[in-house]
Amino acid sequence: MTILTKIVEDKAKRIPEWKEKYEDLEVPNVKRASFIAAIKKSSDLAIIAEIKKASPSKGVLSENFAPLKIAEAYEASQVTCISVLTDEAFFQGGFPILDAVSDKVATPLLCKDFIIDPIQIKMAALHGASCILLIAAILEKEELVQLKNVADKYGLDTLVEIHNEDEWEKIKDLSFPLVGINNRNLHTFEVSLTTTLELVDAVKYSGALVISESGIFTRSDVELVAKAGVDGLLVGEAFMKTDSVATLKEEFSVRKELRV
Ligand SMILES: O=P(O)(O)OC[C@@H](O)[C@@H](O)c1c[nH]c2ccccc12
Repeated sequence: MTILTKIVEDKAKRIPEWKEKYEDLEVPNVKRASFIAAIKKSSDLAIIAEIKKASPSKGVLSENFAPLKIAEAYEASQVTCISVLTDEAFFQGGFPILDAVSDKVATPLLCKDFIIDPIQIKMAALHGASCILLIAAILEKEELVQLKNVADKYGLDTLVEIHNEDEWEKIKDLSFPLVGINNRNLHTFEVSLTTTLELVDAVKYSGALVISESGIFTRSDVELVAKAGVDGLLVGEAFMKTDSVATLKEEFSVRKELRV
């Protein structure tokens, strides 16, 4: 059994409890900061900076984890969007963190979780997200369509994540406007930026915006994926471990013209 299977199994166990808690709540019709619009509008390659206390591959990344301080530093450094881990069991995140961050900053927020049921999308909407993540590796094509429709209903954008050619084949005719290429294999934790280089052309050709996710640590990593043509980066660990968010944000900033 891989870690991804374990995470999804754990998620499935929690769904009934969440349904009971959230099913009768109404999602208020609030105006959300648009995640996709922010990525399009940015004159630099978009930087999605992540708030992640721990991960199954790396353990605890931040001993004195202070999510609101991190969120404020991200906003002050003008990152394009912020990703908030809401998985508790494996990433030590949570919906209360998303909620508190959304009260604090106006930057559009991604609810970073392993979504397998519409109730989780409702929770994302109730806790201030602008965008949800759908992971092609854990969802059937029909489920991806259904969950995307639920996100649309709540006015949330969707970032759909792929890691290989098969997953791209699964989603390519579904017209997702925002596609993440995860450089990390969620079954083995192996990370390689080559994943982005291999998939970026096909995804771009479809007209989708492309985000390179995971394993980006240096300016040369950024330039490698930038030159390959991505529209943005999703960076977790490097930001969680830096002494200066502002300096790292500067170091990772590149003009969109650098893309081919
Ligand atoms: O910390 P990194 O290597 O910069 O990675 C960030 C982000 O891409 C990673 O956290 C991630 C990508 N896809 C996910 C799906 C679920 C949980 C986490 C993730």
